Amino acid sequence: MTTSSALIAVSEQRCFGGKQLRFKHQSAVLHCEMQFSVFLPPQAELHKVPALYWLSGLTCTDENFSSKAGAQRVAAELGLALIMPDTSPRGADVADDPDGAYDFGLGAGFYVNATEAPFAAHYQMYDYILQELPALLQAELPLSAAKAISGHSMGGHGALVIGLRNNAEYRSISAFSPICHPMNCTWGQKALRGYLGDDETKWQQYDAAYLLAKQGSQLPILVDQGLSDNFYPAQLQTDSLVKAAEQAGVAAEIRLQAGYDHSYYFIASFIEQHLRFHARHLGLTSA
Ligand SMILES: N[C@@H](CCC(=O)N[C@@H](CS)C(=O)NCC(=O)O)C(=O)O
Repeated sequence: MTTSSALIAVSEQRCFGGKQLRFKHQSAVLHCEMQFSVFLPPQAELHKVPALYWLSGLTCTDENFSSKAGAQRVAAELGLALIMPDTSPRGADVADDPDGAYDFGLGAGFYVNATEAPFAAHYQMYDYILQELPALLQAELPLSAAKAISGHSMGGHGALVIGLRNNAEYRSISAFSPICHPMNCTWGQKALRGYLGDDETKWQQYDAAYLLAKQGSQLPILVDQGLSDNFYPAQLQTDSLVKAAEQAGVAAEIRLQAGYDHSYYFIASFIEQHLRFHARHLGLTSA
């Protein structure tokens, strides 16, 4: 892998005794300039801290989670860094949905390595999240190698797929309202066909329900799904993940939350439980 250039600081704010940061850098994997946000807890001034990677959903940037989820207070208490990448490559020369739709192209990278032209030139979000960003951040920021992964909707799909396929890289996986079975819903089918082509066997490597049923998981999994979510069940298909966990004999905790929708109000309501779940598995707190 080509080495990335160094980070350029974009903004810095004091937050719960730690730092809310934004950086840009030239991504060697995505071939474009990328921005991302980081929360460093106060403990990072004394020693290296583990990190939770948060993958956002359709239409988001690195700033939706940092400004809406309210995760910093508990992350500061726990000594947990938050890494918030963007949701697609960016820039004038990056291909977008031909109709400018919100569910494909810019803001909708689906955390895959695209193989289809013209998207393959930039849309390599799987490698960006799994390899380039952690290598860069562990070299430049006070982060240990210990990582967990979480996300929302398209980002919940990304967190599950990347975590399931790379059990040795992470300590725990969680998701809010994840797209559990993208091979079987219109958001997922459009994205997987567009980025990977018509051969549906190539889609399986990016389908959490398929992967969980086939290989199980060594990692603990926590999922929250709101029952008043307008994308549930059609796009999200939480039941497919429940069935896959049963089939694989995996004790995933998959919770249906009455009255909650797809928004960041839902995420804000349960993010503390997700942070404490990850902190336990990262060894920051005892069970
Ligand atoms: N714009 C789309 C929905 C996009 C959407 O709900 N995006 C979610 C992730 S899938 C999100 O987090 N939006 C940004 C936000 O709420 O801050 C629509 O109108 O149906």
